[in-house]
Amino acid sequence: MTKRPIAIMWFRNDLRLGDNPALRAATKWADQNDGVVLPVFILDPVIDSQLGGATRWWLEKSLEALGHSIAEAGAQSAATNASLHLLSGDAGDILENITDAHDVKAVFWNRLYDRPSTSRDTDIKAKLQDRGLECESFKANLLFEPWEVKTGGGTDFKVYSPFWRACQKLPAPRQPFAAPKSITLADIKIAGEVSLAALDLAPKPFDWATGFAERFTPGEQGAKDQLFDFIDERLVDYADLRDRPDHRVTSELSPHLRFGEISPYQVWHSAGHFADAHPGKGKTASKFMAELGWREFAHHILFHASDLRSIPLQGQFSHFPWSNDSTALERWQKGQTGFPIVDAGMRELWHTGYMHNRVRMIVGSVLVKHLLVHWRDGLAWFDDTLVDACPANNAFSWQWIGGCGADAAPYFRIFNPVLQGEKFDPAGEYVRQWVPELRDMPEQYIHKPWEASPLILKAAGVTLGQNYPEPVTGVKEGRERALRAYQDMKQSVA
Ligand SMILES: Cc1cc2nc3c(=O)[nH]c(=O)nc-3n(C[C@H](O)[C@H](O)[C@H](O)COP(=O)(O)OP(=O)(O)OC[C@H]3O[C@@H](n4cnc5c(N)ncnc54)[C@H](O)[C@@H]3O)c2cc1C
Repeated sequence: MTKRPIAIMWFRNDLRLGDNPALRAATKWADQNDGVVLPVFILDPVIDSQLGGATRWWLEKSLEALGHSIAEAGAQSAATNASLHLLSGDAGDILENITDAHDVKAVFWNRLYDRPSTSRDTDIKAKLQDRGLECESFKANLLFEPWEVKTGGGTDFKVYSPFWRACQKLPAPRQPFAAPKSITLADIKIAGEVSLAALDLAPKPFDWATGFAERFTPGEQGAKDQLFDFIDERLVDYADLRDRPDHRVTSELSPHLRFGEISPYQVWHSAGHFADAHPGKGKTASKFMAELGWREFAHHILFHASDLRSIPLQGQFSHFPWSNDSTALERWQKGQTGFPIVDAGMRELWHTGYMHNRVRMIVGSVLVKHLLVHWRDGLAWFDDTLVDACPANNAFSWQWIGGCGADAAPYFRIFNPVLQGEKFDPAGEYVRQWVPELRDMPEQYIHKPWEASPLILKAAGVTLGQNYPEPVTGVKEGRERALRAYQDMKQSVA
């Protein structure tokens, strides 16, 4: 058993060895104190409450990959229990129990920014420090901390563009740290530690996530491969084609960033190197970096508005006359709205755990505007089905779509799902991929099959109302209903 003093590395949404400041501090502490590192992951109620079906699937794979990487990095320690230690329960109790039972002298972690996590961490830090432990947290998951970015008047930003300009005036994000070459691991068994299977993260009652695995490889190596592939192959076209779901141009790094398998610093500097190496291509790199800026903005907003998931930032929307149309919600969830671009997006989501950003905007708009379903219902569905479902980005984006958030799309600006489809999927290739019933529809009608003549529908093998639904609402009718509801809300709060 280990007799050397122990530094705990508490992994949470930072499931990586590279550019991990807390892990770096733990290994440094161990080197300086002739000590060892104890890497732990605790599935506590806070983390558990932030997981949906798709993110549970991702987390299991990611923990498996991290366990392998840790075992590899610790191979020189020749410790029997040299891997990631998995636990489940109250994080504070578990960390205290470990410190009671073993010679723990220090605990390190990387900071999170949602209120349940910050409250938990503050509480735990105080308790561990009372016991005389060294306890330190690090900035790792955001480029700028929420308290670093302020308006000239010292207030928090509510609008993205000035927020991002202010970020860019701050000292540039630091260079990423290399992964430790080796880690001297503690050779102990922790009371209550469990196997990965016992965390019960795998899909149930059957493996419904095979399509996820075809698209993504969770884990640090998968994240790096995805990043390099994006930088080498796709970043060059990002600014021009990022809105096109029929072109696979965006990075698809969102689930990797969600679980911290790669850090925003690694992504930021890779894009910066690309810009340096490709004079004249700075615009596309800046556009991509600005999207990382939206991620920062969403996290900052959540830090300042802890009830972002449930309370509209613009208070008047508490009086919005949402409908309780469960049939419309179900048709939307199943990709059966009769709007091809919406159905394609919802089916892509169901099969792969991912949906293109432009399509997220279209499906979101149709739900909260044409169908008048509450944005919280959309948020809940995305929370369960997206592999990148994230407390900050998801809540922020749904409030944005709902017209009630920070720097939101005004509610009265209503996407027309037909025109959006024709603009961003002009040949209908994205629709054909995910809605095979419409595969043979001519381009002219692929986004509005209900306008095709019976002859054209027959030739394409489509019978509306039978093998593909009639639209759940008229495009114009839904738009007018939404505008009336908006006016009703304005009047009720006037
Ligand atoms: C209704 C709705 C719900 C969303 N829910 C989530 C969510 O739960 N998790 C999530 O990560 N993103 C969410 N987004 C934002 C965005 O759609 C995804 O981040 C993006 O599609 C991920 O694909 P990508 O990695 O290829 O993005 P890229 O275009 O390659 O962008 C790079 C990274 O920047 C960040 N980013 C990009 N766009 C946004 C944005 N609009 N807001 C915040 N961060 C952004 C992501 O971390 C992304 O990985 C949502 C958007 C909408 C409209």
